Amino acid sequence: MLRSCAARLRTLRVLRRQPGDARLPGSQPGSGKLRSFSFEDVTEKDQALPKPSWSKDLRLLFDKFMKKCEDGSWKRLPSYKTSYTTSTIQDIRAFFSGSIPLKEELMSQARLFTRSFEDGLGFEYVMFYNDDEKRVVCICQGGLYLQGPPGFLHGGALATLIDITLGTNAMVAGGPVMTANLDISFKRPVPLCSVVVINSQLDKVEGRKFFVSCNVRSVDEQTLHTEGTGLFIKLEPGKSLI
Ligand SMILES: CCCCCCCCCCCCCC(=O)SCCNC(=O)CCNC(=O)[C@H](O)C(C)(C)COP(=O)(O)OP(=O)(O)OC[C@H]1O[C@@H](n2cnc3c(N)ncnc32)[C@H](O)[C@@H]1OP(=O)(O)O
Repeated sequence: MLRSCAARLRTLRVLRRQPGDARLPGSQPGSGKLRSFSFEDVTEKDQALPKPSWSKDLRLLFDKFMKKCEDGSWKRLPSYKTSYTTSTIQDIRAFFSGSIPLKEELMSQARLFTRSFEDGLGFEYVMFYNDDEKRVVCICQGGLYLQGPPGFLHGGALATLIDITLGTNAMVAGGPVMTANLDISFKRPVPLCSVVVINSQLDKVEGRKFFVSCNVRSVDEQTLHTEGTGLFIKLEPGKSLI
């Protein structure tokens, strides 16, 4: 508990900045502009690995799932700040090539929404995939900048985590997909900075339609926070999105 509080306090250093100091992560102090990142420090760094901002619960769950990976039944999915850095994701990007509405110089600054916050203040998460069971589990911790009701995680932040978990499940099974529909039942609020487990299951595939469902539980599994279902449509190569 003390360790995780200390980690949270470390993340709070940004809260002490004066308004004029506020800047985007990775920007030059005082310049107000994004610096160009080196490929190494931002683009290629796997974000789904333990960091000082992780709570003890998140580390323990991470260790538990890494153990499950030892016999090959589960795999940890790496994750990056941009959405198209690994060769797999570059393949995905190819699907979008005719549809990307941004110029290349802006695209190079684009960041995956869920990886855009400073460590510990936004979304901290890791996903694990079990191919035989068609399951993706996301262990996640919503930070201080994701507040909705006082002291609780914003419902939209949780919906985002559900979307990426269900979307990843569909994508690992079928390749590039887009979310067509999400249906979420919020049952119990999630305390800010707490860790929850999103357990998702690929229920059905009908042609290009991937139906995925999930529940969101507390670490001790005693609290059912949320249930959700999603429909993901596999993209057709060469078919423009816009
Ligand atoms: C994203 C990848 C980046 C990687 C990053 C890593 C993170 C990974 C996680 C990513 C997570 C982040 C994810 C995000 O943030 S994705 C961003 C949010 N989503 C969107 O913006 C999607 C907008 N919609 C579309 O672009 C199109 O409508 C899509 C592509 C979805 C389908 O248009 P397309 O022209 O291709 O297909 P179609 O119209 O021929 O329809 C095909 C079939 O599907 C059925 N249908 C369609 N829509 C619906 C609906 N709403 N409810 C029920 N059914 C629906 C339709 O009836 C038909 O059925 P049938 O007649 O065949 O039976």
